[in-house]
Amino acid sequence: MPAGSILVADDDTAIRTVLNQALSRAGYEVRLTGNAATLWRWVSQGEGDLVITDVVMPDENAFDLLPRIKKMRPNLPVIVMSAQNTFMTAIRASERGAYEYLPKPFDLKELIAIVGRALAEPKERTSTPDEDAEMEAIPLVGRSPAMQEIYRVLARLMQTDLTVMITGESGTGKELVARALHDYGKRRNGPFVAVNMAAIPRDLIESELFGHERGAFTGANTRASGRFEQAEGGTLFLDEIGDMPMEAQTRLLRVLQQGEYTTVGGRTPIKTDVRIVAASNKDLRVLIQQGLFREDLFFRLNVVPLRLPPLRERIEDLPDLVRHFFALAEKDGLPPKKLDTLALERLKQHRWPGNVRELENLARRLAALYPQDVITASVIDGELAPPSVSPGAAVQQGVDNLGGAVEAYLSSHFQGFPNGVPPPGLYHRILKEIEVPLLTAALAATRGNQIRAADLLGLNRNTLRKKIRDLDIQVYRSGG
Ligand SMILES: Nc1ncnc2c1ncn2[C@@H]1O[C@H](COP(=O)(O)OP(=O)(O)OP(=O)(O)O)[C@@H](O)[C@H]1O
Repeated sequence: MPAGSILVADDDTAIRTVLNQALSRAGYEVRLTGNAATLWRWVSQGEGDLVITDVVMPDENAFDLLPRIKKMRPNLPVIVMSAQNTFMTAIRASERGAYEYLPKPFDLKELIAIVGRALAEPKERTSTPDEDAEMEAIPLVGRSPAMQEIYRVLARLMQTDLTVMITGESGTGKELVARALHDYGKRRNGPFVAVNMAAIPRDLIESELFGHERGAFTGANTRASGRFEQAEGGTLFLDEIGDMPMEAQTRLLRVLQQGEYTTVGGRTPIKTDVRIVAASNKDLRVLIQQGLFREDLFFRLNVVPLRLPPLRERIEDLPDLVRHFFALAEKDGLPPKKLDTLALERLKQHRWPGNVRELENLARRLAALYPQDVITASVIDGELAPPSVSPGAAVQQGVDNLGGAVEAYLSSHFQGFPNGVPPPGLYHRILKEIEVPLLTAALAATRGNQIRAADLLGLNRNTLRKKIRDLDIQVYRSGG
């Protein structure tokens, strides 16, 4: 007896053949069609235990058909395959009630496993496809396999309230993903509140999160609400969670365990209904080993781990991302720009330590500073790799002050370009050349303590934090 009957709709004969073989071999009875009308006829006649369908078919788009299928047979699992591997395809599939979304090309073994799982599950899924939900601009760009896997996980998470832990280097899009989880999830009508643990003085974190009563500590002249209260009914994004002090961690753990908290200085427990999304660019397991992060809290937060790959691991997304950022710049009134083939190749060679943020900043600089419509490799070379100030060279030339070193550097820098003129944008490039080693030295001298580094530099702490982000400076904290 067949394990179940499967309806397959795809206008590509080769795919139908492959699916037919694989599913029949796995013991299923298979019916094949190349159009949506036949699929709909079978479904409405009550045939099939599961549907596998492509999105684009000659007569109708599966996303238009899905809500009808779900209305007529809410418990019929539908697996959607698509070659348009974008975030919105994954989300749309999930919103329209698909059981699972598979970007093409897919692994047949995986498909068979999903079919088995779908047929084995109890049939009480009721989805609420939001038929007229208008899609805004795509928030997440990239079609690399790594990003597609992320979209699939996100799509599955949309209808849940599970705690998500996003890890990834700085600038990989952690906050953007947290926002997407909120904006397309079931809490989208509630507030999205983001708190960056690294940006709040450590002794104020608890009151920032949980609020405080009047007189709870010196300076607490009035009662103040905390971020938990502000995020009620919505999502609380705890960014750079690794920077949370121990006492605050203990308090947060209690909230996650008990679903209630007390304000600083308060006694009455307050119930909370907040979805937590946490993020870290540090390896929390290392912090746990160093005794800086509670392991029990880690397990509470790490319910669904999501690792965002660095840009260099998905460099095939670069052209899409550049186009996206040029389009955003254009929307802001900057002139349209394109890259020529060689320029694109140069960008692909770069290591992108600041990830997508670094690329975004570069695209904006290119749009703002260069008059030509088509950006060439020489512009990119000038932007990405200005020869760095070499103290050795300066000393060799008998220069022992910074001004002299910069002067010597500039003279050889200018000579390195045709006609002795470097590409535009020189001012910011040179300042960046100086700012990066200056801030790095200050951070190294204070062992990564941003508060002390800001004092050392005579900068406002928030200014320093902003510069660290904008200049993509890696901060390594070592104790203290
Ligand atoms: N896949 C993507 N598609 C489009 N834009 C992206 C993508 N990933 C990141 N960005 C953009 O790059 C910038 C950095 O992203 P984001 O702030 O989310 O990174 P992050 O990982 O939270 O960084 P940090 O750890 O430094 O806080 C943002 O402007 C964001 O919009």
